[in-house]
Amino acid sequence: MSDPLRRLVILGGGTAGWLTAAYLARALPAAGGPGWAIALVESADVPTIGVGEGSFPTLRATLATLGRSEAEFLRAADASFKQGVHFVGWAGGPTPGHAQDAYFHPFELPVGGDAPGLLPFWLDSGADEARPAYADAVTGQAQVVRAGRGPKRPGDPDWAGPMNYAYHFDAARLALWLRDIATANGVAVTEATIVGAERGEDGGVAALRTAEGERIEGDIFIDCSGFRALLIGETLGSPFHDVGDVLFNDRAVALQVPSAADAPIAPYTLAVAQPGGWIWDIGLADRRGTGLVYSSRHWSDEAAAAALRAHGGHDAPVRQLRFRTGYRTRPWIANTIAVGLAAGFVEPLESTGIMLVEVAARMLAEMLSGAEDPRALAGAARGFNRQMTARFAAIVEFLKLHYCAGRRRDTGHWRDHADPATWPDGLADKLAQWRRRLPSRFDFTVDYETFLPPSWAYILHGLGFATEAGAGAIARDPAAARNAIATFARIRQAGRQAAAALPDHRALVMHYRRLS
Ligand SMILES: Cc1cc2nc3c(=O)[nH]c(=O)nc-3n(C[C@H](O)[C@H](O)[C@H](O)COP(=O)(O)OP(=O)(O)OC[C@H]3O[C@@H](n4cnc5c(N)ncnc54)[C@H](O)[C@@H]3O)c2cc1C
Repeated sequence: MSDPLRRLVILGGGTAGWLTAAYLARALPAAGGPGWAIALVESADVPTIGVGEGSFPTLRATLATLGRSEAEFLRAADASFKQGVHFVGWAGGPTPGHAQDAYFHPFELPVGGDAPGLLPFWLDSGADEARPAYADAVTGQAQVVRAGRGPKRPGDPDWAGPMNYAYHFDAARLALWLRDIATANGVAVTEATIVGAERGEDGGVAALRTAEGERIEGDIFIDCSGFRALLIGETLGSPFHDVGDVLFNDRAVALQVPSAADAPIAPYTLAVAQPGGWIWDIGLADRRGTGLVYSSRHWSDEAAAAALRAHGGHDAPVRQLRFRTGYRTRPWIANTIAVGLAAGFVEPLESTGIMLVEVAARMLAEMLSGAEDPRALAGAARGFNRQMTARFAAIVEFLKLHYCAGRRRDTGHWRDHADPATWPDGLADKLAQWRRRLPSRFDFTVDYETFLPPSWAYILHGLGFATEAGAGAIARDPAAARNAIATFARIRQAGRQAAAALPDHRALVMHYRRLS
């Protein structure tokens, strides 16, 4: 008699492996279908990547499904709150509303949602220096982060607050917390180093082979083995679509910088442009996680390490990481699915790595629950592959936008980014049109987008993208213009009130730390 439980084996105990395990252990039983026995294989001899400390607002909804409190998560992962990304030095000169080269990409949508609404009137409202920054004009969140405030009050419900938010955290501690949840929900852990895999008759994987000569069989395998991609790449040969000719950065150095117990914690990720890359700076309660992502074609390891140390004011040895930018065109082959770095990687400019793990876990929870029949399994694989590759391609365009919608051209790195020959066709098509007209929903296949039109507008107009769109909007529709002006005033006022009512970010983080 066949075993009624289907065996799902996850290879890899990094953030991808443990998040997928914790999510599926709760979501698969809830989705119905066959029962699942989930096992995760991890090896103390193969380190995790150990970075990946900024997240996307979707993480709140994902963590909320795990059945633990937000306070427990914040304490366990040493987390703080993130309300967007503050970019410095990307535009090549002063940006609209600023005397310096700086702009903010908030997580809050513009007031009025994602319709262009206020944008034409902002564009038509005078010279760059005479109007507030676009993000300041359309949401109060920029005022909240400038005041150093958190996105919620201590009494607000878990996973929600007046401002949209994500988190910063300690990657190793997050993985341990997720491990605890997964094992409490029945995930079995095997400590073993995998040296190879046996192919199955269906063209997928039949079993993993351990260094001790044991076999680990499964019905479904999830490859979370990191950049090595032991199953999807080495065993099954899924093609890797390299986009290093679009996004040049292929290395990073990382450095943790201790913080004083009373130092303010920035409620956003800081992204500071450099001659050959950019620095991330993430604030936690006891330290800042900093790193510099750069292109080895344009900058030396020594220059990158020196720039990072100078930024942090900290002279410790840096950690070096190398990566290939791109993604598997078939992340799901037969019974084997890649999640996390095994599926692909693009530079962490907008924290999309863990978000894509969340997306994959959500899709798997639904697709696997109906996939006992081989025809359904093959259909699920095609759907998953279509979705994930389209998502990666859309993210590549959005990240490239950060480099080419501004005017920075001072080094080879920035000049090469500005060269239209390095732009994906879809992005070149969009920018050509947006120099004349406003972005529209029809420019996007919204189901595949991580970043909806408002995010594109925050980057474009944060950078001071040169466009004729919006010209004459006020004269064409004076009544709508008066409404827009009144709305801008209300947003400013609401932002001031929110900044006054919300708690200091460090005080909020420490409040949650004290809760058990
Ligand atoms: C420089 C950099 C910065 C980043 N910043 C961000 C960010 O800010 N936000 C974000 O969302 N993402 C970020 N990412 C991406 C993020 O780190 C990853 O998406 C996330 O950590 C998931 O990694 P992973 O679990 O796929 O891989 P890993 O952490 O590499 O884990 C791989 C696991 O597989 C196991 N394994 C491998 N081979 C074997 C074997 N042979 N036998 C047994 N076990 C094995 C390892 O032991 C490990 O447990 C960043 C990545 C880089 C490179």
